Amino acid sequence: MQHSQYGKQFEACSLEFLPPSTQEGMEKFLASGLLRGVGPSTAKKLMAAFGERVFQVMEHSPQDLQSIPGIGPAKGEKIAQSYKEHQHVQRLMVFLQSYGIGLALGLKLYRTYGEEAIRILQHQPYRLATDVSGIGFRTADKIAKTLGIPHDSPERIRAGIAYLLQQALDDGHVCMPFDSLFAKVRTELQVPHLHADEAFSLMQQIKELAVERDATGRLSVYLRPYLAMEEYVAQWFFDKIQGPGQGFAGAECIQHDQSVESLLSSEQMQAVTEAFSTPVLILTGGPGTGKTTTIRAILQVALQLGWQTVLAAPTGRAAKRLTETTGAPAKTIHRLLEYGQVEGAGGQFARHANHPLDGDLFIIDEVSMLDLQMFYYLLRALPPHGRLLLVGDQNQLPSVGPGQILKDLLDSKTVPSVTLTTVFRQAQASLIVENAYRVLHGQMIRKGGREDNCFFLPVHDLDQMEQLLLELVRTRLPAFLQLDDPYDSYEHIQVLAPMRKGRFGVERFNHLLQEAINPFAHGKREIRAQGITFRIGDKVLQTKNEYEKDVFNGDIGRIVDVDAEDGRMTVLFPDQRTVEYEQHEFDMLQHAYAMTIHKSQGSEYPIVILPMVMEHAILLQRQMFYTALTRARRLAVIVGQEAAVKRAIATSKIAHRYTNLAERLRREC
Ligand SMILES: Nc1ncnc2c1ncn2[C@@H]1O[C@H](COP(=O)(O)OP(=O)(O)OP(=O)(O)O)[C@@H](O)[C@H]1O
Repeated sequence: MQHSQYGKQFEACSLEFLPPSTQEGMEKFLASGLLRGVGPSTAKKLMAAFGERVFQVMEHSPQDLQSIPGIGPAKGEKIAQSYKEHQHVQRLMVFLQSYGIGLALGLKLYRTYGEEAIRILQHQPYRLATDVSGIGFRTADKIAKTLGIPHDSPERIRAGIAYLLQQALDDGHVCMPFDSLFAKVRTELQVPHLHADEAFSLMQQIKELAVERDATGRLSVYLRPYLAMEEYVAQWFFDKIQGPGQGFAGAECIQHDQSVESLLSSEQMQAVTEAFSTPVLILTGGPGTGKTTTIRAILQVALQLGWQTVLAAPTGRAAKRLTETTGAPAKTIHRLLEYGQVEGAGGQFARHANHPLDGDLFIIDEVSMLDLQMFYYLLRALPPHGRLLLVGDQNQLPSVGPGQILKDLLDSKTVPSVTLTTVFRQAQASLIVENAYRVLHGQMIRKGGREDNCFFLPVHDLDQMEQLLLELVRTRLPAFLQLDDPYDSYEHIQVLAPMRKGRFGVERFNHLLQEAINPFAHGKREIRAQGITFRIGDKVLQTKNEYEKDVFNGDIGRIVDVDAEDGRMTVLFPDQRTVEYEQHEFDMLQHAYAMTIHKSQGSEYPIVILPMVMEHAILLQRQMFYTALTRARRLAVIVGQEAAVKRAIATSKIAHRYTNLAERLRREC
């Protein structure tokens, strides 16, 4: 077209990436790390051997790559495969660029749909929202809009409802009341004219959803598996509680065991007795109330009775701690249920109703962290005669996943429980424990002094605060621990922050602390991915359950090897296992010098540093503060604005979670 002012203009009707055509450009491309198995030195060798033909060789005669020393059949195949993938992904990226989808998500799309990706995007854009983690309904919606799918099409609203429910699950809800969900459909999906009965009928058409009406006529909407799990859990308790009594097994044994009896308070004795007389028992109590001591006594009695006991906890760190404190082996629930050990069906639990666990008494610790799904899998795997003892602190933050199992079981008042209330002398002398209870009761913490295991360092100036925090990690606390090298302190010191973002958030701290503790050095290999530099020696956190690698959300390790050329790193975990990660798996790792309080649940650290600033206002909350404080074993250091500490203590509201478990238990038991 001819523009009046600027002359001839073009309109682009298609866009294609062309591979670089000069030798220099080709080598640069090859050396960039985009292709797996090729780094700068292999790039040089490839160019020297094939010159401008290098791309043709990769595409049409990959076997020729093997003529280069160091490239065997496997590596040659990997390079050729990676080149092919790269070409597909590039075509896909051209298509995706107008939707604001970057390379990482583009790669995920490619991994999910392969060469079908563009076709699916064009014809069933809403599939993306459910199939590809990281691409939500919003992005799928943007694509659908440009394809001309109407705003109020049933297809769109159905995908939107599933998305809203998924969001609710991510926020910890098991279901949504129909009215709240309907309101969200109208506002968040922007279909204000939709009627309730239309929405209701759309929900019933979605096979993934279940709509349930309770006795009072209230409607709840579930993603179907969650309703089934909630029903299963309620039925399990009904069968246990209403089922034939299993008798009182160990009365004489307990009463005649002086070593047990003389050690325990009457509350603890009651817990021990009930653990052997009821098929299921909840044992709760705050820090220092003797939960672990009670578990030890129960184990001792069980041993005398010849009962087989099985101990487990929701996370690896919690299981490790349970082993340390009781002296009895404990596993994660995943390991206990033998995740992924089913022939030909990776990702399944090998233990379930048809192949239950062996054992007489199952003791599960840190139950506050159990979500509905995990609890369901656990109950399903217990043998019919198995007794269950659930131990936890109801004031800890609830599980990351949906549900609030411990709270619901207690609220239902249908499950036998013992609450330990006495804080024992040794624990009373601890300011960590005292301050934890102060927080719980809404009282200001005591600042603490030299002799105490908890102190609060108030600061007014945030620049000064940053310096102080770095100084604590770099010099003051390593000196306290009598460590020569602050690098070693990383195992002992854990910074916990309420939020990821912001000046005093986890991400920035991780950056600062990496520079302070494990800075760049010549010869120390590193690799950059998703804006993070991973360096040999870094402390890293696994952020999701990865059964195939046998590593789980919350596991902490240390990077022991980095291969930038091949896009790999190796992490050593505390049980001396090394795990390899490829470039596309790096997103499941983060630095762990600092982590969120949520992620720290169920773990303990010798020293905890807790930055508290008003910037975190929305998360300054009693339960959060309490959870963070009780993670410290030897020392808790709170650094920050007094107003922020006061605000956290004053804010007791606990986010409500939609679940019908308590109600269901009341109805059924
Ligand atoms: N009956 C008791 N008499 C005297 N001391 C006790 C008694 N029970 C527990 N203790 C002591 O109280 C302290 C805390 O006990 P324990 O570790 O069992 O509590 P806990 O509830 O598991 O604590 P936390 O949740 O903080 O780990 C320990 O030093 C323990 O020896």
